[in-house]
Amino acid sequence: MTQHVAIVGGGVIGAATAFYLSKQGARCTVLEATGPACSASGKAGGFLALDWNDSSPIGPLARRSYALHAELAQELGAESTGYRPVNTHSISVRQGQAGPVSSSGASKRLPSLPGWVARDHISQASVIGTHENTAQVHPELFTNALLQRMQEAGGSVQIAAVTGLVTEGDRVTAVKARDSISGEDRVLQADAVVFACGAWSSKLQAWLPQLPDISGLKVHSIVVADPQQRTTADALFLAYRGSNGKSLEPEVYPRPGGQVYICGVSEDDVPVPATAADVHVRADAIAQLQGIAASVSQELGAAEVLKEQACYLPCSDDGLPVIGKVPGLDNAYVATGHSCWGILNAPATGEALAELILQGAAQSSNLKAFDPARFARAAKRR
Ligand SMILES: Cc1cc2nc3c(=O)[nH]c(=O)nc-3n(C[C@H](O)[C@H](O)[C@H](O)COP(=O)(O)OP(=O)(O)OC[C@H]3O[C@@H](n4cnc5c(N)ncnc54)[C@H](O)[C@@H]3O)c2cc1C
Repeated sequence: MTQHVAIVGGGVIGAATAFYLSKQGARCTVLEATGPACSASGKAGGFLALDWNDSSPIGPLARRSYALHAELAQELGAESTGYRPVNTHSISVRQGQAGPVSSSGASKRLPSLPGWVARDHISQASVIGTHENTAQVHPELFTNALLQRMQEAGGSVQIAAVTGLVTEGDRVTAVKARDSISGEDRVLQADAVVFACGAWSSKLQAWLPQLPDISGLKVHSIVVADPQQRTTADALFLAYRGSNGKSLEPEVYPRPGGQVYICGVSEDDVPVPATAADVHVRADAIAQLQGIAASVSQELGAAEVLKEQACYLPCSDDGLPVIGKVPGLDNAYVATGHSCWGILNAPATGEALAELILQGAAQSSNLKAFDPARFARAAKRR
């Protein structure tokens, strides 16, 4: 019999889980409170690295995911996901207004840097990734492409906030949800439930107290236009010193089709609001990001700003993702806490979780280090 799985959260983790569940034969309903890819999954950079996590327990998950991204670009179309390999540079830059970079002399200094990057305020540059081990996707396109394929396979997306569960013993039989448009309450029967609520995961503790704590770090980003498409497939990791002496680590990602994404101004201790629709964008953070753009390239500093945005990075207490069975429930699962690598790690997370739900064990990745029960075990030991 076809299993019906309810997935709570339409970010990249929920979308990838729904995609692999439907590929493995389940029928999926994604319940998303605000809109697909409305938060971190639509506002992230989309940078992917094969081996940058090798010294961490997420190393194998990242390697599997990196390979799956290349496969998905074939399956869904590189244009639908924004996938392309990139060269990646680390540069030290101080705040300042860059001059024009049209003269050939610009590229004589720091020759590894692409021609569109002004050298005026850069003191050091090195190549830290190549087409062999770094790539990018467009996170919003990628998330939506996964959801679309899941819907083509018979699944659906409902714009509704999940507000509780119906259980019989240690089994979930249904989820309670409130339609975000009409405000109507409904109950949706399900054979299994997956919670993929990103930085909102802790809010579910009101009715699912065994979920571990997940905090949210607020980060701002902008997308600027590059209509002449002067930028190239090069990602920049900056060590940036502002004129006030403060250091930041912004990232600059040109995207196919004439857009450049810039992020890296975070705000500490800002509570996660009720929904993604309530996230407030600060004008001073946006101005700071434009200043960073201007230090890298005169054109980027003056470019039309297409998007001013902020979102929350979902972080667990030990810095590792939380993927697996919800403690105390037989058919409820959680996938969250992917921190700054959620776009990279979504495919392998979704693939392994789908196996765990439908076959009883994850085959493609070892999820042991990410077991949600580890927090309860650690608390007991204290
Ligand atoms: C500025 C920035 C840059 C980043 N850059 C990169 C990068 O380059 N590479 C990379 O790999 N990662 C990157 N990340 C990390 C990545 O964006 C996240 O790890 C990932 O998007 C998390 O996805 P998610 O699906 O868990 O959460 P989210 O995208 O937050 O999605 C959770 C969804 O759940 C919904 N929801 C919450 N509660 C409910 C409920 N009760 N009912 C229904 N729906 C609900 C929310 O509305 C939301 O849409 C970046 C993050 C930030 C902030």
